[in-house]
Amino acid sequence: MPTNKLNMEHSISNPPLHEAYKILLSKTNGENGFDDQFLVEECELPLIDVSRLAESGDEVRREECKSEIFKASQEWGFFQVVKHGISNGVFSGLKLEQEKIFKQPFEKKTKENKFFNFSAGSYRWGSLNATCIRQLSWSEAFHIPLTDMLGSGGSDTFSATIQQFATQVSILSKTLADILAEKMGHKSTFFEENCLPRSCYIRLNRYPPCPLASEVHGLMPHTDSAFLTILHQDQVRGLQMLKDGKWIAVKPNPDALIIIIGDLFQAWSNGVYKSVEHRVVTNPKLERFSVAYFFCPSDDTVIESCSTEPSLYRNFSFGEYRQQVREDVHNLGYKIGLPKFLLSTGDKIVCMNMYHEFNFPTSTGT
Ligand SMILES: C=C1C[C@]23C[C@@]1(O)CC[C@H]2[C@@]12CC[C@H](O)[C@@](C)(C(=O)O1)[C@H]2[C@@H]3C(=O)O
Ligand SMILES: O=C(O)CCC(=O)C(=O)O
Ligand SMILES: [Fe+2]
Repeated sequence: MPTNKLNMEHSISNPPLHEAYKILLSKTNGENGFDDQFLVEECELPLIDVSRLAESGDEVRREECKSEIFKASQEWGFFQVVKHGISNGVFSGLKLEQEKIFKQPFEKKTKENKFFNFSAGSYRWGSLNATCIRQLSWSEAFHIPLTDMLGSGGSDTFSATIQQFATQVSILSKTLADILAEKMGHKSTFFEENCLPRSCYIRLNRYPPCPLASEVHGLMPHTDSAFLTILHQDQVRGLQMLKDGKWIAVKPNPDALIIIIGDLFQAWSNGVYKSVEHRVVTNPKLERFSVAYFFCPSDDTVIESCSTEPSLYRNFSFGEYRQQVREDVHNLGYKIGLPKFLLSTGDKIVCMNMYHEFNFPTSTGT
């Protein structure tokens, strides 16, 4: 394809990140770079062979696998699973559809949601309420509520591919969630009743090459709101997680899916499972894709601690939680998340994430 045709396709499909961030970027003097961004240690996350869970004749191996999942969720909040039963064909089909949908003209992605059969607002780009460079995200995403896709009768290849992926990945999510509940002493039907495939979300992410890669995040540091996330990333590096106060680069493994414990599991387990901050750094030359499946309950599901210890967080519905995140992102430019729902012990609470410090009142009530 001639270069000018390629450039033209790019310019009509890419979101106008340069233009949107012009003012903030003009304030940089080159000293805001994440000095550590490319130097962070690369690390192998715990790697768990989940095919052992299907070995019904070998209780010892099943229990061994469950214990590894429990330990990784407590100590890391981030791990990889292999032999998960989802075939490579599903991921390659998804990648093709993902590339196709992002190549649509920008105007079409923002306006014609009907064409894609998604709710309005599914297409997101950048972080438009950012107030400083560190809050910028050099990326675009389709954040798709699965109510829009499942059982909608969509027979196009995009809908069929998403449905196939969602069906397979929802089985894995529920299996993992049930194990984590069982390890907390709860053999309940909570996930079966509240986290139906229709209440989950899929997020298709695209990170265009970024000319200011050492200054700007691909996706700013955040925790995921769901119970857990199943993430499939391509082979382009970029994902990093925070462990013991240090950023660690997650090495891509083509055979593995990444499991990320989310805010709801941290609240439900009363802090036993860790919802860990992660971010994506940009690449000056390469485009990167990922797909995240968020295992979520319906909006009216109330999240309360399953522990007999005093609760760290007040009870809240998932709808209320999502609303709070939306408001914070809108008003502040970033998500606060669980610290907003902390119950006070009488002392002033100071919560920190990598870039912000929050002070909370001494009593929040239930
Ligand atoms: C700008 C943002 C959108 C986001 C919250 C954030 O501050 C950074 C991460 C985004 C993310 C990613 C995971 C989930 O999809 C999400 C709902 C979340 O909790 O953090 C989204 C937020 C969003 O799209 O509103
Ligand atoms: O692209 C990635 O590797 C991570 C994406 C992510 O964190 C998200 O979609 O919440
Ligand atoms: Fe995330």
